[in-house]
Amino acid sequence: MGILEKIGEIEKEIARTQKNKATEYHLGVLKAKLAKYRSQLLEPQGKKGEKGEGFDVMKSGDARVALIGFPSVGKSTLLSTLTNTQSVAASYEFTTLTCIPGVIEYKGANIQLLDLPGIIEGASQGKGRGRQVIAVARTSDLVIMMVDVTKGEVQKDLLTAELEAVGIRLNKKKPGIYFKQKKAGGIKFNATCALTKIDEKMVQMILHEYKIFNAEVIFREDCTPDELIDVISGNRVYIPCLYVYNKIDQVSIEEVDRVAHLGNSVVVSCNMKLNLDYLLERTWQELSLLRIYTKKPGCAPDFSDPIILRGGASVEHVCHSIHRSIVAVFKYALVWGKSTKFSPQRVGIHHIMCDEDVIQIVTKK
Ligand SMILES: Nc1nc2c(ncn2[C@@H]2O[C@H](COP(=O)(O)OP(=O)(O)OP(=O)(O)O)[C@@H](O)[C@H]2O)c(=O)[nH]1
Ligand SMILES: [K+]
Ligand SMILES: [Mg+2]
Repeated sequence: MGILEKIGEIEKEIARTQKNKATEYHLGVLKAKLAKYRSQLLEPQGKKGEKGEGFDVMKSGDARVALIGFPSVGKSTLLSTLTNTQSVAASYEFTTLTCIPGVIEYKGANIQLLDLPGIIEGASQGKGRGRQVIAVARTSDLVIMMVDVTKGEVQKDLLTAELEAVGIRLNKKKPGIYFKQKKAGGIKFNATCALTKIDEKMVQMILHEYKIFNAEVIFREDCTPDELIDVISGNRVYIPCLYVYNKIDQVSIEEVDRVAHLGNSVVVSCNMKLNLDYLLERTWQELSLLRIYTKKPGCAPDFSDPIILRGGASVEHVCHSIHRSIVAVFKYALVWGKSTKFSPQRVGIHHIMCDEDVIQIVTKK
């Protein structure tokens, strides 16, 4: 039996197994098996050219956004509208066959936007160019999942399932489970909170499915068996996702209003350039980028050319992006802005910055 058939068999067995107390261990083991086979599917096949030409686009700029969607939802139209790059758009499906990068310039940041071929159900198992597209999605800082508003939410659910199947978790945070494999000592299990979805026995069974007999496992949250499997598998990526409903020029205002109120959704019309400013603003927010303005002593801050950093960046990150050598001679910094109680405030190298902070770095002589 090939891996695909094995996956199919297990999926069927999970579907026909009733969920209750008596079957929950069995289901946990089945899910672990499924995760194992799926990860085998993702391993490189060894054949040259498998990756697909044109998909290895260099990362550039301050962040990377991947456009994922069914064929002909308007991905290329969006890229051509928001960037200086033209990507052919047409009414037939699979117009785009490779990865086309463009650059969005927004608030002083360069955001790389990747137009990709449309993907279809079964993409995660290698249908169409699904696997290459998904590999690119894994490397992105944000997924824009584009849906044709006239086709309904089924597109969104199908695509989310395809990405889930290959370990991409959208709008989810890493499970609070500490897991470390050991050489000996058996399985040490602990929980710092009450567990309602899993117990020690199931943890053992899932670990055994992975042939892990020595490990330390600490649950810090009330996690599920699926989340434990994610942590053991280790190759999961957690990426924010915006659901962009395109072609709102084709539906009623009531429908537009309904869709606009769904979670993480943005409604647009690429053809008619409707609401694209809001899409850019939401993209910026999801990427949680920071603009840091530098200031020299006795001079006004330089508001023309911000340093762009990731949310959570510290003074140390600021130093590095100015010059590698600065950290060695860093004495303290003066910061004006939202990250401080008063302005300016004298801070150390580990101080966490906020968007639009102004910084002056003082070095040892
Ligand atoms: N009515 C309407 N049509 C649109 C809109 N945006 C794009 N289209 C049309 O939808 C069709 C497909 O657009 P593309 O940009 O090629 O779609 P795609 O998602 O890149 O398609 P593939 O590359 O084939 O996956 C074209 O005929 C576009 O003109 C929109 O906002 N409204
Ligand atoms: K198309
Ligand atoms: Mg296209």
